[in-house]
Amino acid sequence: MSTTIPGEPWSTGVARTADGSVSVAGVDVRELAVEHGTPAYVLDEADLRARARGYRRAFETAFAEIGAGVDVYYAGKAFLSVAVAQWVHEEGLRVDTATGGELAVALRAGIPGADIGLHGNNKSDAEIARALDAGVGRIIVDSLVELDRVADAVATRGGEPAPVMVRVTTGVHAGGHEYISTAHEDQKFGLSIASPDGDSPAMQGLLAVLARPELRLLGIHSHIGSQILDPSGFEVAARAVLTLRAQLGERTGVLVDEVDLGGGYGIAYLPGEVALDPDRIAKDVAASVQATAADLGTPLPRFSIEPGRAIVGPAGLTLYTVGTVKPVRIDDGSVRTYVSIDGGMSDNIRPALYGAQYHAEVVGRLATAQTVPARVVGKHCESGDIVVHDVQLPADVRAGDLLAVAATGAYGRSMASNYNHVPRPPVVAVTDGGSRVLVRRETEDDLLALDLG
Ligand SMILES: Cc1ncc(COP(=O)(O)O)c(C=O)c1O
Ligand SMILES: N[C@@H](CCCC[NH3+])C(=O)O
Repeated sequence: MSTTIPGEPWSTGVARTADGSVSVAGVDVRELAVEHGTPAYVLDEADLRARARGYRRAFETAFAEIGAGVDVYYAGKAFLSVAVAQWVHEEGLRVDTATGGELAVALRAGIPGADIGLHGNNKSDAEIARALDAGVGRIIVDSLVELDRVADAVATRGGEPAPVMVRVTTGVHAGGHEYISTAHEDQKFGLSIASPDGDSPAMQGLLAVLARPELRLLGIHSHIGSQILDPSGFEVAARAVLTLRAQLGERTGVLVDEVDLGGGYGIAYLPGEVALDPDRIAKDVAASVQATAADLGTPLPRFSIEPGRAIVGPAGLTLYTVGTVKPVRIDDGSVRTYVSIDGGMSDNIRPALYGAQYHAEVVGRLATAQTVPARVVGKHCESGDIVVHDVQLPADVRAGDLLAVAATGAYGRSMASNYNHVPRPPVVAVTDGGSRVLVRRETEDDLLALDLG
């Protein structure tokens, strides 16, 4: 049976209104543009909550069937604000943070420390101290140096041993782009399970945690990449991690309680693309870990996963206003229509960074003109400032049109910059016919306030 479902890049609350405009959760985009300005990130709250619930239920159900517990952590790096942290927590998810800054947002949101995890491949002493102060449920250590850093911090301040997971790399290379695949060997994350001679770095890390009384070894963590559409990598990685767990058990008598299988669940960015089906994936991964544990003769641990993109990505769109339209004759003699919008690579770096593909539509009016090949570009001083490489737009697309780019909820605002001193757009939540600002638009005064002259 297929592990993917037909994808839809728009959130479920997106609909065409009777006069051809588009609304999100009952709010017309023209109203959103007037009230909040453009560019603006728009988040469909009900859609985001439904995806969070969907992942939790899918995994809880499938893992209950094999007699194992599972926790779902929302990966805040995809997009984190106080409200979003609260929404996912209300939906029964925990919150995964990757820096002191993300941890600060989760704490501001009132998420109990026990429901927060802290990642990062180079946590500072200050970040570690803050995590210990907050009593986070787990610190995922990424290197031997770092696990000593955490243990030393506990030794200095006293108190309970820190709950620690060791991040390992399984050699599985999965995901949409080399930069977002994180478990092959030649990259910075985790400790490798490969052991050409002697103990693998991963085994060394686990033994080192056990040797430090200031640390409590909670489990093993594996994250193989992002925007994964072929799920076989999850199963291969899970087998490797469970095998490592069993080896550690044989060697030390310690069978760790928890295994985290990371995030990376792929979504549709374009109409007609597929997305991973949480129900199917959960069942397949559960069946696979059950079989592996049976082969190894070990009881199942508690599992966790860390989806980010799959929760927030399709729930978000970016609303822009078209500024200029320019027909450009290209090498093959055809004409491409360059449509410049009032944002660009500062609010969505993914096309420039990964060659990511997006879909755009004219949304503020009925657009019946024949379509032409178009490229949506930003206002920055770079020819690579492209938001949508190839899209068909109505031939009469013009200045003042509202344009929406789909599926920008993940890694849009969270990777935004102030390139060319462009203030970052607001994040506006739309819920049941009303909208509210979650993160306000930056102003030039915000930017100038940092410049001390
Ligand atoms: C450790 C870890 N967990 C979770 C995620 C979330 O990934 P995604 O947004 O693809 O689900 C990432 C990012 O790839 C990550 O590095
Ligand atoms: N930022 C990446 C995903 C990597 C996330 C973290 N490991 C993206 O936009 O696709």
